[in-house]
Amino acid sequence: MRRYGVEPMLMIDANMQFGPLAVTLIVSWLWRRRSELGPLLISGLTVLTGATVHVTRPEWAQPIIVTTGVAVALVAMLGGTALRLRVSERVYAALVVACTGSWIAFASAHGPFNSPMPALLAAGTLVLALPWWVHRRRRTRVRVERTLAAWPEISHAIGLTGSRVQSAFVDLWGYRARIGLARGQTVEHAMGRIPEIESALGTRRGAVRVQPIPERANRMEIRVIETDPHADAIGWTGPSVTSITDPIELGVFEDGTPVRVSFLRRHGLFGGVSGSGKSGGQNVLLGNLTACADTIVWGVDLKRGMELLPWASCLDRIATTPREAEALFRDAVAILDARAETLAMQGLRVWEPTPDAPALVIITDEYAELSDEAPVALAHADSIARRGRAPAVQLVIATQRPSQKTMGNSAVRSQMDIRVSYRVRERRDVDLILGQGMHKAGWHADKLDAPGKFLISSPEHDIPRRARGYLLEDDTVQRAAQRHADRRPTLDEVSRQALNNVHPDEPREQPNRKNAHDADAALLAALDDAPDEGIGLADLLRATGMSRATLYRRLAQLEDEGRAQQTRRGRWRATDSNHNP
Ligand SMILES: Nc1ncnc2c1ncn2[C@@H]1O[C@H](COP(=O)(O)OP(=O)(O)OP(=O)(O)O)[C@@H](O)[C@H]1O
Repeated sequence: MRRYGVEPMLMIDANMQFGPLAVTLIVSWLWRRRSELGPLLISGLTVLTGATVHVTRPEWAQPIIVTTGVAVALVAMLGGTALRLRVSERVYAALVVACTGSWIAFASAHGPFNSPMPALLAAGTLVLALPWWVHRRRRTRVRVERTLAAWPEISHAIGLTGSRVQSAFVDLWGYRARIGLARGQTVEHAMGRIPEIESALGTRRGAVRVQPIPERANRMEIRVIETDPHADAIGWTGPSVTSITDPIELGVFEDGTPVRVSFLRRHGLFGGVSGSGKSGGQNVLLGNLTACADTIVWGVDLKRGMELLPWASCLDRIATTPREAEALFRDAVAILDARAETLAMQGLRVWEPTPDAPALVIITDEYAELSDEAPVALAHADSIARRGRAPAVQLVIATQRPSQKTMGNSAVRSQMDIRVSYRVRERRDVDLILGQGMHKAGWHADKLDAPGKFLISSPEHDIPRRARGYLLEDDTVQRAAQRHADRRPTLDEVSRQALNNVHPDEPREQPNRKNAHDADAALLAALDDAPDEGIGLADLLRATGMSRATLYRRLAQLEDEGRAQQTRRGRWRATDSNHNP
């Protein structure tokens, strides 16, 4: 972090004599080049110190060596935390201290101008100055310093006269400056002048972000993004959690820091236009939730399972028709009620998810479809949204535009604790997804310019910072689903009992049920007998009597084993070597 004062200004008087003028110009030039001249300055001070010690205290050579050793150790150990130096920078700083201290020690004993001291000094200065001169971060810092030195004029041009640069920090992706505003000035004013700020700072278009600093209304942060970490898709490298009690990593902010958000006992909303990356975001979430041994995931996908089917082997239950969706939400409410009752009886406030008592997360892709096709499901979802947090029965919904109508005039939207907005078409859609007044407060999701980019509002993220979600390619989804399928928990006794009470005549499918073997045999036979174009899922469900989730899980396993193949979406048959048309 660098503190910024007002740069000394060059005052030239028309009546100035040549001598003072020349001195002023030279001093000004030296001041502006102080960073580049740093090695020469250190070299000069080293000679001066060596000469002084040699004349006054030549016996100090040994203590100087010891002090140098201590200084080297301090730089190496504390340079990272105290000076925010990277490892390479710390090594460099320690080397400079070691060489300078050693030279002074020898010079004090042998004299700084006796051979080979001058030659050593010249060679050392050159060798150690080269990395300094070429160091990218230093050069950026100098450039930033010079740019920000012009802030008094810039602030005047953008109507923020009197505001001051308080500090600036250069990072991997650009730099950010904290600005102290003058009396009565607001961050909102600066947000409206971003194009002017970009022009004044000489950045590319779209490089400047203005962010409020929540705890101080008279401060703001200006971020200049010189290298965009979001320029390319960022591949997902695997789940960041094994428990829903840990924050899940959804992507990366513009400054390269990860977007971590806790989904524990919270509902989530993913909104944005078609193609903006909502399903991509859900995939990241699914990749993490299915890795959690204390979380059961149910899926609702009325686009006939297109988005959630690849995860079928990890979903305890999946609804792809309005009727199934209504049943699923009704059952979730039954679980919620039973858990709430259990908590009350035990005098507990919240459900703590564990592998034996998992959280239940219901992920719904394109929620708006429910209002048209399954209105009863909406009423149940409304109940879950209002009461589901404490018993850990949670909703995560994706929708293009969460208007009152598409949300079924329910309280669902207002109950969402985590709001993720991908690109929207109109400003007012920002307020629909993120909340009233958010666009005015700087949450400009209408300016997001690539799929997967989002703004997130949640208890831990309350300022608008652009992020980009990780991208899961199809084969990554397949591998993750395969890896996580074996580690899925089952519903706890309280929830199972609740389901049995809802369906007294339909005992819930148990993993060890007696006819599982017959069902499997029926599945293999149906796949064997399937025509070349494959047999549809509805026929397979009828032929096997399996639940939809079990059927998907078995089909995924058979596909992995090379025994079954999908001829096109939703149609299956045995692979050629096993096929018996
Ligand atoms: N995080 C990401 N990084 C890079 N590209 C992405 C990312 N997320 C999505 N995309 C790209 O954008 C395309 C559309 O994304 P996605 O299907 O997630 O959008 P959507 O909002 O769910 O659309 P729809 O509402 O039509 O389902 C994807 O095929 C993918 O190529």
